[in-house]
Amino acid sequence: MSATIIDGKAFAAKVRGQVAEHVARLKGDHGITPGLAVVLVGEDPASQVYVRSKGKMTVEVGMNSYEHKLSADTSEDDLLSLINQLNNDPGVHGILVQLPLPKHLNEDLVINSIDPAKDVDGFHISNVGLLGTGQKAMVPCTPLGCLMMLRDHHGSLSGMNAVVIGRSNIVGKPMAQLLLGDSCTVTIAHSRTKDLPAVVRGADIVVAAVGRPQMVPGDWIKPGATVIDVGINRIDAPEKGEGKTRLVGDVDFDSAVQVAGAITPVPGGVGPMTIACLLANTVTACCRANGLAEPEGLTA
Ligand SMILES: NC(=O)C1=CN([C@@H]2O[C@H](COP(=O)(O)OP(=O)(O)OC[C@H]3O[C@@H](n4cnc5c(N)ncnc54)[C@H](OP(=O)(O)O)[C@@H]3O)[C@@H](O)[C@H]2O)C=CC1
Ligand SMILES: Nc1nc(=O)c2c([nH]1)NC[C@@H]1CN(c3ccc(C(=O)N[C@@H](CCC(=O)O)C(=O)O)cc3)C=[N+]21
Repeated sequence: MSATIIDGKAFAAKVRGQVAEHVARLKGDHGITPGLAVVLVGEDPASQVYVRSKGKMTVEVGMNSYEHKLSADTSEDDLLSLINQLNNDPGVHGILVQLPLPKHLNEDLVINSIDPAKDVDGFHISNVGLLGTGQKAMVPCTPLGCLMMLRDHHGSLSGMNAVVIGRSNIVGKPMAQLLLGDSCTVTIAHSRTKDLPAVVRGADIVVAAVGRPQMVPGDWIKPGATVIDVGINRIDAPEKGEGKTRLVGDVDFDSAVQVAGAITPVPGGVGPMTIACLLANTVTACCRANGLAEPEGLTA
């Protein structure tokens, strides 16, 4: 038996279509165009590619895209002053500061200087607190995208055993909060977890967000379980030619697909959903800022 492949790319296209409809309505009925500002500090090539594709999709759904590229040696004061300017700009409804930041910048300080209402990443302490207490928040894009795919596949997640591997503030912890919010029994595993294979074998839902290429093999997966692979790892691919690389997840897809009930591929799984949710969060932020009804089905 081979697992159902959850097509994140197709799902993301559907979500972007819904976002585009809302944007059209905001423009037509209210004369408002949502705007997303993305701030990139430094010249990391992978980040540049990612920021460019976000900008392109932002424009495709009809929103305004503002890209701010700062040099790697930008001072904290200069970055904070840009964020302050974006906080006060009525045409900017969402602000994303690409992470990680260069070492000399205090990430917590920078993120917490973003207006929580414009924090479309959901990383500000106010949004983290709102999510943790079950209140209306901006929800981090990657976990939100994972939740949407899980709800779509299962309907209700109530009572399911979920194991999240990874406890980062941007993926693991908010993912666990969302699963708990949907009444899963949630285990958060990390590098100190004892007997990780046994922990994973108990899971009806496995979310892998570790950053280790193909770490989770099929024989850790309970037959029929749903596997969400968040990992984005670039590895050498000599089979494609000398010096070539390819993207793989944190799950060993070839063995896991034999055992799982459903699985997300890499690429084409969680990644495209992350960007779609970023656009969805920007529309949500725009609606809230203007006291308008929020898009349905695009929030947690
Ligand atoms: N698809 C997408 O849109 C996105 C993908 N990603 C990808 O997701 C992955 C995780 O990202 P992120 O959360 O930022 O990563 P972090 O490096 O911040 O966190 C990794 C987590 O994995 C845990 N871990 C590391 N090694 C092991 C191990 N051997 N066994 C069990 N747990 C382990 C760490 O544990 P400990 O805390 O104990 O150190 C940590 O909690 C990366 O591949 C990243 O590229 C990230 C964001 C978005
Ligand atoms: N403030 C902030 N917010 C983020 O959400 C954030 C960030 N910083 N820093 C980096 C990580 C990583 N991330 C990805 C999003 C989409 C894909 C994606 O679309 N991936 C495609 C493949 C793209 C390719 O081919 O390279 C896929 O999986 O199919 C990947 C990675 C968001 N992140």
